[in-house]
This record gives sequence, structure tokens and C-alpha cells, in this order.
Amino acid sequence: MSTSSWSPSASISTLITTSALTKTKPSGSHETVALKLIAEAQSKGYERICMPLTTEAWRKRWTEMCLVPYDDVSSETKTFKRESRRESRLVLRDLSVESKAEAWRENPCFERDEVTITRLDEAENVTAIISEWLELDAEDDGIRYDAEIALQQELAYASYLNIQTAILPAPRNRHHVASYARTVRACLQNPFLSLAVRLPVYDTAVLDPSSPLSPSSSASLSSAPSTPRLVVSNIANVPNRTSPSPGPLEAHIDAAWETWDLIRSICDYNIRLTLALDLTPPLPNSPGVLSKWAAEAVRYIFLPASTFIANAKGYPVLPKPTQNFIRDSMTHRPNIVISGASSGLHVRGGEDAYLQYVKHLERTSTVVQAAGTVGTVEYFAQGYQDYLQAPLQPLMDNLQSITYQTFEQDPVKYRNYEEAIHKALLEWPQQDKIILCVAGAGRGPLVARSLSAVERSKRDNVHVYAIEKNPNAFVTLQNRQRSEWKDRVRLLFGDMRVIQMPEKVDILVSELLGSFGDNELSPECLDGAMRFLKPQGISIPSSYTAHLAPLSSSKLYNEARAVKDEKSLETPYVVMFQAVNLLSGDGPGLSGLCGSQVQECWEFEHPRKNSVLDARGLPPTNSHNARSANLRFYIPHAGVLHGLAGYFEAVLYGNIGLSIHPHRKDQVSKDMLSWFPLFFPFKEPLYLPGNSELQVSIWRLTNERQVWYEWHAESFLGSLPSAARVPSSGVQPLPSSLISSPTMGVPSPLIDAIDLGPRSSVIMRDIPDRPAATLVKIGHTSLHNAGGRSSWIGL
Ligand SMILES: C[S@@+](CC[C@H](N)C(=O)[O-])C[C@H]1O[C@@H](n2cnc3c(N)ncnc32)[C@H](O)[C@@H]1O
Repeated sequence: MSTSSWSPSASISTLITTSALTKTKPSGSHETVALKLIAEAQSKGYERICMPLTTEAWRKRWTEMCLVPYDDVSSETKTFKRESRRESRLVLRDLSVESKAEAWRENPCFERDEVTITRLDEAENVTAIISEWLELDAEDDGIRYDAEIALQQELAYASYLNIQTAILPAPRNRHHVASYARTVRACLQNPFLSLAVRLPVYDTAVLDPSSPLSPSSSASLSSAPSTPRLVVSNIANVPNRTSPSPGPLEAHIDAAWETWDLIRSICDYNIRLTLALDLTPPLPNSPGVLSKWAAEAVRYIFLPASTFIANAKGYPVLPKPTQNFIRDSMTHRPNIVISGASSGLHVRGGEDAYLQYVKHLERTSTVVQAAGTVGTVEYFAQGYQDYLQAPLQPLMDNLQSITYQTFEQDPVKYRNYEEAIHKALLEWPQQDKIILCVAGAGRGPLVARSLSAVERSKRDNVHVYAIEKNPNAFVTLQNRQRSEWKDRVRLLFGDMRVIQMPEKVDILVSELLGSFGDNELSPECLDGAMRFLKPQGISIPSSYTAHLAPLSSSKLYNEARAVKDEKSLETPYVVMFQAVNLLSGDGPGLSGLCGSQVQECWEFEHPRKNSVLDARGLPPTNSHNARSANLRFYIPHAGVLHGLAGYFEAVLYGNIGLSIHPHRKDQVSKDMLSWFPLFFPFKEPLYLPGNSELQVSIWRLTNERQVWYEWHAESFLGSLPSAARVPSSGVQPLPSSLISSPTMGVPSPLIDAIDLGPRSSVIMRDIPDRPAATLVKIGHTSLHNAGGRSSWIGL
């Protein structure tokens, strides 16, 4: 991938309507209407233009060819039924019209007046809006077939004009979304064009369930591409399950998302298929409800003037949740399409106010600001967002100097290590001599920090050792010893698991942590180092924990399967997440328990308690480093599981730690750069309905040469408690042992020291007044990486 300059910012387009195209006359230096409107838009500060590709004349001809005419005496113009001529038996057949239609089907071709642009210069910086009246999901088969021919015709014409992206008419009919998606998939065979599905986030048909738009309906006669409506069956009547179901608006957003999910799944997650999210009101008011779209390929955001409200001074602004959504979506570098700016809907600010306001949201977006601020993770990681990196194998491989140099740019990790070492030194009994050892010293930053902590502690009887097994880094260590440290440090070359130490140590400092804590084999290496730690000695870190959360991200799913090798979907990757949505929610789950969004899997502690050791002081096998966890996540809103996000949290000493846990990192080690989360992909996306439960199993397994992870997930719906009394196959009552499960919601040892506010949502607890649900199994994934066949870490 390219890691060249990345800046989170939007491009802003305006929507040119059919009526503007009709009313405007070419003038001055602009030879055509399109060129004039485009020049005007650009002079107002818009970078791109969205405009319909076809005119009313095309709609008229298509309608006459394809739909059944209808005698409406009250109407002066000819009207048409939403019924195809193809199969109609109700009309007197008009053979001349039918043969015209057949000629068109055989060889679809526009007449000059049926298109808005004809020249390459008119098409520059233009996104084509496909005739929005085309019903690709009409009830009537004939309308669907003819709409598909017309769509292919429009796309071929757009492609001829070198237009890169076309925005498709929105799906309107839930019953035929599969037909819509099949057509889109067929259109994606044109390799030169990207397609965006226009989708209103809120299903207005639920509020106003009149018939959908059609070429013949009066609603479609408005000249501006209007917000389409999706017809779904009675969402409001879906029975309430055992936990509070999402509010009506949220349910409708789930319906819109499910429509999109079906389309992109049928299109096999084609990367040239994106979303044009239509934020026409009404919009949800609850914060975060739009967040699920963060994990989707949102390329366009439609913002009509009617979405804006007036602030106290009368200027147009967006309601808070929409503001936040727009700010957050800057990471996707969306194309924001403003429409109706000249409609005079708001009394102050004039036409420019909308564009200025969106630019203001861009400037004040935290992602944009962080990306421009030296020292932030966002600044450091520019170009690495959603990029899959194979985790390091610092035990099996010898790291390069440049890799060490990247580590050493992290100010927070080394600061926290120095603080932990300093605190440990201060708490050590004054009269004692102290032996401190840095195991896995690399190029020496922790040695330097240890010396600095020694100086600050004013302890003059501290002896420092540094062990390193990388022969190349050992040269750098020797160099630093000669030039900086002199006899304050003694260097030892070798593997800490077998090296012979001249004496036992009091404080053992190591940094062998991976993004999931134990995935760079810190437990195995420190097992060896425990041979030379005194019984009352301290290990820094003293413990670390691994954490997981289920996530949705079509981007990461596509990245992982882009390598056409099954192994790539069974390999954990280090990723700086961006277009990702965590699917689980804090709060009451189906089982009557309160769950958290991110859950702890397991812990490693150093020194270990009760290890059996052989004559060399080593554990005879590595089986004590195997771990497993079974986690239950409550899924409040429908989503698709694409993988698991893995995080770690480490206690260095006392209340000093390191954390990449999404909820705690800022309190424990803000702006730490060294670790991005781990991404465990799933081979097949797993659909999860709203108000469902996901059970994730993960294992850390080992043999004498390797360590690897295996993972698996199952999904469940809750049924009413009475169902528990009726035995039926596939029904699994929830084990009561869950309540005391050691793998769930264990509070962080660092938390005592940090004011995090109420932790009720993190700790699993009983909700007494709600009966636990009986869970009905609805799906599962395969077991990933069985036997470590695709990915492992070498011992
Ligand atoms: C993640 S790097 C950390 C380096 C350095 N302490 C720092 O913080 O920049 C881990 C280092 O431990 C070394 N290492 C890993 N396993 C080791 C082992 N079994 N014995 C000795 N060194 C080891 C690696 O070669 C590497 O230099």
C-alpha cells in the first residue's frame, strides 16, 4: 500500500438539478449550459459537481416505451401505470410503440436531447447521477428488466465520457433488494466505473408509507433528485425480545443498513461499490446512532439544505449528532454533496453559509486536528490507517535497526518504563544493593532509561546488566557502552532463556509485548529469565492482559482477502483501525447480564506462581502458557462480523502501565505510539441481527516449537423465557456459571489509580428484574487457524 501523505479531509460538491439545467442558458465564455453551471459552482468553492446524466426527454421516451398508458381525464398530460407493457394484457396493444421499445432493447441509444452532457470537458470533475426514477427493484418484472437495460445504457454513456463514478438510484422496495443487487453486480463488470448506492439513512417510507417513486408517480415529477424511500414490511411490529429493543428510528436505520449489507454481499464486497449516504431529514437524535456507518464504504454524503437547522442567529448549522457524524467521517475523506443552498431556507448567511459551515466542521474535526498535530498517534501513523501488517517475530527474527528506531520515537512507552523503574527503586529497601537487568535490550533505550531512573532515585548501589540475543543490535549496545554508559552497564550476548547470568537479579525489565500482550512470546521468554530473578524480585512488567471486541469493517475484510490465499484470512494482523465499527455494546445483554464492549481474555503474571521446573530451572513443557477464553458480547444493532479487535494492557509496576484498550488507553498511556491493535479476520462475514448475542472462543495454543491462536464465533438470538420450558433442538440455556466467569469484565489492576468514573458497565452483573433469555443458535463461523496451519509464532 502507499503510505504517502494522507490527510483526512472532505471534498465538497454541489448538486446541479435537472431544473437548473433546464432553466439556464449558455452565455459569455461558456459554450454550454453544463459548462456554465460547473464554472459557477467552482467559483463558489465547490470542488466537484454531481449532476443527472439524463433529461426529462429520456424519462418521457422510456416511460412511453415501457409502461402501460392510463386514461386519466382529470389530467391534461398523459399518465402511466406502474405496470410494464411487456406483459400487460389490459391494453390494446400498440404495435408501433412496442416495436420502438424492442428496437431500443436491442440497441439502447440516447437521442441528443435526452442527455445533459456530450463533451469530455463537460464531464470533468462530474459525478453522474443515474436517472433516479429507474426502479431496479420494482414489483413488476417487466419494469425491472427495462430499468436494467436503461441503467446499463446510462453507465455505458458515463463511461464513454470518462466519468469515474455514478450514483445509482436508491433501493426502494425491500422485497426486491436482491434483484437490485443482482443488477448492480452485473453493472460492476464494467471495470472503469465505480458505483455508489444512494441510501437514505432513515427510512422515510415508514413515516409516510405511500407507494414508492416511479417514473409515472407525481412525486417523481419534481426536477431535483429527491430522497428516495424504501418500503419495508412492518418493522414496527417485530416482537419485542427479552431486552429493550432499539427505538423506532434506530430500527429503521438498521433496516437501511441491512439493505446496504445485502447489496454489498451480493456484489461480493466489490471495492468499486460504495455508499452515497443521504442525510435528508428526519434524522436520529441519539448520539452514536450513525456510528455504524463508520465501518462502511461511505464515499458520498448527501446534505440537503433541509438537514440544516437555524442557530440562534439564524445561520444554518447541523443538529449535534449529524455534526459529530460529519466530523468523524472526515477519516474516510468523503465527498460531501450539498444541495438546495440557493433555496433561501435559512434567513442568514446566504448561499455560501452551508459550504462554509461544512468547511468549519472539517477544520474542527478531531481526526483532522490530530492528524496535523505532531506527537499524536494519528500524526505518527499517517498512511497506515487500515493497513494490515504482519506482526513482528522478535524472538525468531532479528529486528532491523530502522525498526528499533521506529520504536524509539515513542515518548510515552519509555517515560512510563522509567517511572515504573524509578518507583520500584524507591520502594526497594535502602540498605540493599540492587541488581537490575534489562532482558531484550535492543539498541538500549530501556538501559538508558534505567540509568536515568537510578540517577533520579539517588541509589548509588545499583548494578545494571543488559541482555540481547540480536547480534546486530548487540554491536549498537557495545557502541553505546563505550561512548555513554562505560562501566555502569554490563552487556551479555545471548538468549535470556538459556543464558548463564553471573548473579541473580532483583529487578528484571523487559519489553517483549505484542499488540495482544503475549503474541510476541513474552511469557515464554520470561519463563527462561525467571531462572535468574531472585524469589522476592520484581518483573517490570508484572502482568499483562489480552482483550477482544467483535468488529465490522468491509475495508479490513477486503484487505485480508485481497491476498488470494486462505492463510491470509487465518492470520492476525497489526492494524491502525480507521473504517471500523465495534459491534458490541455496553449494557444489559440477552442473558440478563451486563456486558462490556471490549472484554478481557486472559492474563500473564511475572514472576509465576506454582510453576513446575526442571533441573535447569525451566518449565518442562510450554503447556502452562496455553490459554482460552469464551466471551459473550451483546449486539444491540444489526451488523456484520468481519473480525475481532485484539488489545493489551500491561501493569509495569504499581499503578504505572501501558494500554491500547480503546476505553482506557488515554488514561493509562495517552499518545503511546508503539502498538496498534491486532485484527483477527473471519473468512466469511457473519450477519448479526440487532439485539443478538455473539459468543467468541479464542485459544492460545502451543507445542514445543510454536505458539498460535485459533478463533471461532457463534451467534444467538434470545427467545422469551417461557420458551425455555418447551424443550426444542438448538435451544441452549445460558449457564449460570457465566456470572462468575473469570474471563469476563475483570477490572484492570491499573484502574484503582485512575479516575474513570463509574465502572458499572464494565463489570458483569446480574440484572434482578429481568429474566435471562433462552438463546437460540442462529449461526457460526468455521474454526480459524486450526492447529496453527496458517499462522504461528516461532519459539
Ligand atoms: C520489542 S524489542 C524491545 C527492544 C528495546 N528494549 C526497546 O524497548 O526498544 C524486544 C527485544 O528483545 C530481544 N529479544 C527477544 N527475545 C529475546 C530472548 N529470548 N533473549 C534475548 N533477547 C530477546 C529482541 O531481539 C529485541 O531486541
